[in-house]
Amino acid sequence: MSPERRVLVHADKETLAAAVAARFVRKVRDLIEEFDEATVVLTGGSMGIAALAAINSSPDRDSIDWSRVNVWWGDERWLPKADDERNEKQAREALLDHVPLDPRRVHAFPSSDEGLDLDAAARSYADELVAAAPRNASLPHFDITFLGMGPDGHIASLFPGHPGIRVTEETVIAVRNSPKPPPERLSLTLPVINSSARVWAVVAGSDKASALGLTLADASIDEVPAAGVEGRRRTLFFVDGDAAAEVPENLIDPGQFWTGADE
Ligand SMILES: O=C1O[C@H](COP(=O)(O)O)[C@@H](O)[C@H](O)[C@H]1O
Repeated sequence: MSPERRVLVHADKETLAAAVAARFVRKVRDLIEEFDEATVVLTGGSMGIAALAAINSSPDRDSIDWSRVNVWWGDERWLPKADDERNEKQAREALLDHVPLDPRRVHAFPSSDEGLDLDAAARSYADELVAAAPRNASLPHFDITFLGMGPDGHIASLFPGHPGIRVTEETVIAVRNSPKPPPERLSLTLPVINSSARVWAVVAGSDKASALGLTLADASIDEVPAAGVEGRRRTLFFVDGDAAAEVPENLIDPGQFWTGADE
């Protein structure tokens, strides 16, 4: 495992979500203080949304200047805008609707009722990424990218055995035949995820233990897409005790409250 990857184990889902929230608030505050803005990429899924809900209920939530936060998504389910299963809708309900974001800084994926087909929607989000990139760059600078991980090791909408995990020439792909409903999705590709300064994977539950063990043993990304995740500065796996069951002892960070020079 790369030395830049760390596994931080928390007792249960609630303490895990609260720990992620506390670290997020601190880091985003610091980023805004230093750079006048912070850019985060959100995930859907059980713990991704639980982490957002924990940020929303954090006593320090309002210490962030939310008007300086840029929001993107790592993947989206191809559904109408108001569908309860859309990652965007869940994120809005858990956090985004409760904080004073600048709507111009919130970059949701297109939805299936906006008149685009799936491929055009992928191209549209790719164009949006380019438009937001600083001069001489092809992507925005992402400070923190959240990921969940499915029991099969999928991250964003990059699934085991699907060609999407190997795509390097595109920034956004249309996903068809997803093994997890809905079958059609949109996803950032692995190089885009890994362009993030920090990747924070939030993983809980015994059904994730095997995939997490394989991820940290550097399994093939075709079998376990999460094994390919590597933020430019740091990759943190925030996990609960159940998900950590197959993580070798020596990979577990002894200081779960670790604060590195750059978290
Ligand atoms: O469908 C999705 O699944 C993954 C993992 O979800 P989980 O419920 O097993 O934690 C999630 O990261 C992704 O954003 C989402 O679209």
